Formats: sequence, C-alpha cells, structure tokens
Amino acid sequence: MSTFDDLVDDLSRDVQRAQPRDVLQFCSNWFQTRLEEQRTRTRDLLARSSYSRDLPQDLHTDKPVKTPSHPSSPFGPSSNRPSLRGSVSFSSTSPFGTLNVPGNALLSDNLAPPSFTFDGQELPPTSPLSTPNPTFPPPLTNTFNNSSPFSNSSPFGTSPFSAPPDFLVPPNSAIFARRHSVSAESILVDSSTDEYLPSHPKTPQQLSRIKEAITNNLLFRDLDDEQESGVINAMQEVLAREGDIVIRQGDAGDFFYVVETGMLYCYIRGAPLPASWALGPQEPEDGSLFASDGGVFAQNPTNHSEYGKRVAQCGSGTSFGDLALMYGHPRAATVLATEASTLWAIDRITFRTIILKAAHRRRTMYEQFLTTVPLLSSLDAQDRSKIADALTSRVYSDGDAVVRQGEKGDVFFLVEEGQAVVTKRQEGEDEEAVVTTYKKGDYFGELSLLLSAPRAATVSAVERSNPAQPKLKVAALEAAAFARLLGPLRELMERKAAENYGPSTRYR
Ligand SMILES: Nc1ncnc2c1ncn2[C@@H]1O[C@@H]2COP(=O)(O)O[C@H]2[C@H]1O
Repeated sequence: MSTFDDLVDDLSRDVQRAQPRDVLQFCSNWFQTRLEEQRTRTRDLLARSSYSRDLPQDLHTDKPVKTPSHPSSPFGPSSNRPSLRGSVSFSSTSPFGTLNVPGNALLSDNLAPPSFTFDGQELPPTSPLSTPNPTFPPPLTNTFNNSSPFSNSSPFGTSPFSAPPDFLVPPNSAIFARRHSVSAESILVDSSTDEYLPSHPKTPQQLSRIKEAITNNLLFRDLDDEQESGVINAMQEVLAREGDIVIRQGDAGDFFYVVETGMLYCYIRGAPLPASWALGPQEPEDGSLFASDGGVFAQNPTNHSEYGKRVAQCGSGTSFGDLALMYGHPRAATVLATEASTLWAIDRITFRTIILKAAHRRRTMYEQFLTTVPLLSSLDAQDRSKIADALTSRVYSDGDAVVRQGEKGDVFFLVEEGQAVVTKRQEGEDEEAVVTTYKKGDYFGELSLLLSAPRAATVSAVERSNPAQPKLKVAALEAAAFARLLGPLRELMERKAAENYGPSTRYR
C-alpha cells in the first residue's frame, strides 16, 4: 500500500470517528498535524542518529501512489473490536495509525525527557494528574530499553512493531517515571472544538455513583460544571470480572478508566514484549469485553508470570489509563482486575478535549500567577510549570483559619487573591497578637515544613471591609511537592524567616 493510501484510509477513519461539522477544516488540520509529526520524528531521529540509514523508510521518502487493484470504501474497514473498544478504533498496522490524528500529537519536539529516577530509585508509571496511590508497592526496577517493545522474532516481518522508532515508539523512561508534574513533558491539547463527544444516558443512581467515584480524583478537579457533565455523559459503565485484563502493556490507548468499586493491579514486564502482543488486543472468544488471565495472578500477585512485576494498584476512586492518552505512547503497563470491579470508561476524544484541556488551562493560569511571586523569581519557566501542576486552590471566607498555631503543618501556601492576617500567641501570653498581613504573591506555611515543627502562627482570611474585594484564595502545595519543587529555595526561605519572624524561629 502506498503512503497516500495509508493516509486516506486513516483520514477516512478519523473523519468517520470524529464526525466533524467542518470537514474541510478537519482535513486541513489533520494533514498539517501529520506533516508536522513526520518532520518532528525525522528531526528527532536525525538528532539521535548520525546515520541516516537508521531512519525508517517512511521518513526518507513517501511510498509511491498506487491505484488500488480493487475498489474499496474510502472509509476503510471498520473495527472488529468489542463494543466499548469499538467506539474508538485504531489501526495496529499502519505506521500512521490513528494515534497521530490531530489533537493526538502529544509529543512535541525539543523535549528534555523527564527524570526517570527519584531519590536514586527507578519508579513505576504514575500519572501526574491521577489521584496519588497511597498503597504504592515497592519501586520497580525498569528493564526497558529504547528498542522495540516487541520481540524481534515477530512473525510480522516489517510490521511497525519491529520497525525502528515510529509514533508508537516503545514507552521511554518518561512513561515509567513517576511524573511529578505534567509539564515535565509537553502535552499538546486538542485545539479542535468540533469533535463529536459520545453521550451515554445514565440513571440518577449511576450519576450519583459516578459523582462519588470522582470526588477525590485530581483529574476532575479542574472541570467546571459543564465540562464535568460532558465527561460524565461520555462515561460508559464497564464491569470487569476477576482476572480480566482491562489494559495490556504495549497496546494503543483507547480509554481512560475511573474505578468505582473493586481492585486492579498494574504490572510491567521487561522488553521485548511477546510477539503475539503486536497483533493488538484480541477479541475474547467468549464474547466478553476483556480477555482473562485465567487466574494466573492469584498464584503470585506481586509477580505475574506473563505480565511482569506489580507496580501499582487501583482501588475505588482512583483512575488509570491516562498516560497513553496523554502522551501518545503505547500502554505502559498491564492492568488486571483482581476482583470483580465496576469501572467508568472515558473515550480518548472526551479525555483529551475536556479533561486535558481543562488541566492545560489550569496550568497556564497558575504559570501566569507564579511569575508574579517574588519568592520564585529565580526559577525558570519549566520549574514554575512543575509547581503550577502541583498546586490546588482553596478559597476561605472572612475570618476562617488556613493554618492554626500549634497544629501539624503539611502544606505550603501562596496567596493568589485577597488578604490574610497572621496572628501569634507568644509563650506565656494568653492573647494572640497580629504580626503581619499577606497579599497576592506572598507565601506562608513554610516554617513548619522547613523545621518539621508545629505551625508557628495562625493565618486567617481577613475580615473584608468591602465585600467587593476578593476573598482569600490560596494555592496550596503539599509537603512532598514542596520538598521536591522548592528544595532549591530552601536557603532563601530560611534567610527570609530569620529576617522576618521573631526569635522563636530557629532561624534567628
Ligand atoms: N512572626 C511569625 N512567626 C512565625 N510564623 C510566621 C510569622 N509571621 C508569619 N508567619 C507565617 O505563619 C506560618 C504558620 O505556619 P508555619 O509555621 O508553617 O509558617 C509560618 C510562617 O509562614
């Protein structure tokens, strides 16, 4: 098949899938994106390799246009995937598979790959946007290399799975790293607004179950009401049986999942992946949605004989499956239901056009704010982006305390809007005295984190004299993120503490 034929097939499939209102614009964007992606990949490969013979053939020159020997539908073959998966189909054989459609060009050029290790340890994949998993098992020792994820003995000859890097490059270190922030890598969000978003009607009971499941999920924190209902509308209830393989490592990303009930384990195995996996997800013969692992995991839950080492677990309220959709990589891990689980699946388009876009908007807003914070002026834009991704906003009513003297401190705050007042009770005194006030761009709450000591003062929202003034709004940074992201500013904060606070602080 010629490159032209491949392109037309892929475009047709994507037009059919996206059902754009403005078809011409969609096609124009589509080709433009493809062109940019191909050029980017060529540049990347050239940068990595001094020998052009290492480049995949399609990056040198297009294959000649051939007249099809038989008439075929411009919309190509339809997916034979089960219903859930069938709603977004992928070509597993085309080097221009649909992961590279407009809006899915997730990897931009000139990216410094994020750190793959943390505290000297290699870490399993964790989404920067997902709810942190408190029960994370021990760190994974990564055994991946940068060659194809699939076995070289692939029976598929020149299939893209055994070819040199393409858009389906094997997951690089980025995928496996604990991502401390989205901005460690560039994520291009979909610009198109005319994407067709699926809608699956829900009963009131289902709606309240979903609401409950997403309450503490960070991925949903940036959504306004309309966006949230768009996502909820698009969700499909999926029941996974014990032993079902919901996601298999190396497959293309199609859905993102929120766990309502149940438990799933994530496994990673070293490369090369079995050649048979290159065929993509196989439809289970018994007609069920997911293939089963046949109970193998029960024999050794921490080390699956086929899927590798257990690296994470996902219980109620958590989510998984976002990385491949965000970064355009193959699935970084296999996710297996260890008990009957109720999941809510969100398709790739909805995930990207609503959830990622909201996250992106939020990040831009924080990045802008952080440029106004004097404390952070020595940091570069990338460092500020990382901080932006770790922040969450909180708004306080007049008089409400953000932190109280004597309490344990595990959060650092930046004032986004409004004013705060600091009061402190000195030793031997009953009365609290006002010691200072804070305005936009100021920070507080660093002392207890720096000193591992209780809060040294109480910080509250001021009583506003004019209700038209903004309420106190602060951006909160959890202790772990504070240590990680503001570590370089420790000395500066200590010096400021010595200058600004009374003798009760150790820095004086
Ligand atoms: N005089 C002060 N003494 C101690 N903390 C102060 C003072 N003025 C402002 N603060 C801030 O109030 C915060 C209370 O929580 P932390 O002790 O974590 O960090 C403290 C400082 O950021």
